[in-house]
Amino acid sequence: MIRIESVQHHIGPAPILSDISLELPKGRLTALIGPNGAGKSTLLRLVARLERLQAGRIAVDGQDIARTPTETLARSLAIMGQHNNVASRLRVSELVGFGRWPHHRGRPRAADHAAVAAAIEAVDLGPLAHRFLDELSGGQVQRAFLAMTFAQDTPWVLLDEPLNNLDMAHARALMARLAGVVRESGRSVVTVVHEVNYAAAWADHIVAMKNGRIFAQGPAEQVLNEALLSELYGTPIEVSSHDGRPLVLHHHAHSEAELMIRVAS
Ligand SMILES: Nc1ncnc2c1ncn2[C@@H]1O[C@H](COP(=O)(O)OP(=O)(O)OP(=O)(O)O)[C@@H](O)[C@H]1O
Repeated sequence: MIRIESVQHHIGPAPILSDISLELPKGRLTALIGPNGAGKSTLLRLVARLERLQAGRIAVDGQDIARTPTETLARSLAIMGQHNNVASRLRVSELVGFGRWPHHRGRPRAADHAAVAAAIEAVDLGPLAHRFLDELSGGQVQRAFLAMTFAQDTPWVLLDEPLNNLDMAHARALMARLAGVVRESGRSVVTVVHEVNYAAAWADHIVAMKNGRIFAQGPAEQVLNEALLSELYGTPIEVSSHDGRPLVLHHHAHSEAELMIRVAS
């Protein structure tokens, strides 16, 4: 389990996260949802120690991250953030190879090469493994970063908007793969998802954030209801069901003026 206790975060005087206490369940696919600016990325970055913890405590499987050596943390947790600056003169296979670093520390063995090849194959980039990143499309770059994260082969995988740029087939394949990894290997995945139906179809557990606070948490069928989602996003949302899972509908025609009033309120 990842245990987050009384975490607060400020940037200058601005409160970004206020008094977050939360348990992320082990062996589950957790979707982190909520409107833009809610603090989802900041929370993931604090857990992965990419941001300095200002107040509170975070423990990953009982290890306080403030006292865990980097190489130990890198073997228990991998994060894929939002990569705005891509080192473009890097080949796909080299990028994915970085994921193995915590395992071999500069001396890759056959098992590391095999793990890299398998991770590249799993995101459907086999034929592009030798391409430079700046010779790929946005979705292909995203898949290369996903492969690097998977190659790290950690019990915890944190993903910040992994569906960015992915077409419908690759998005669906990724969610199915995440659910499969959780089910078959007992690994734990925490992923930020904007398109709520991907969470509705595949996530076991939902954490909803708004204004730097936890707004709701629980099983998908409990959290993804009309009243809660409409309030979370400040826009009218209907929830139906499909295959026994919630199906979120927001395509009903409303005027632009009406929608903007609700977002602002
Ligand atoms: N460097 C920064 N300086 C000032 N404010 C920042 C900075 N980085 C983030 N913020 C603010 O922190 C808040 C939380 O941002 P964060 O990226 O964690 O939200 P998010 O829920 O991941 O949003 P999104 O869905 O848009 O990615 C936002 O209001 C954002 O404007």
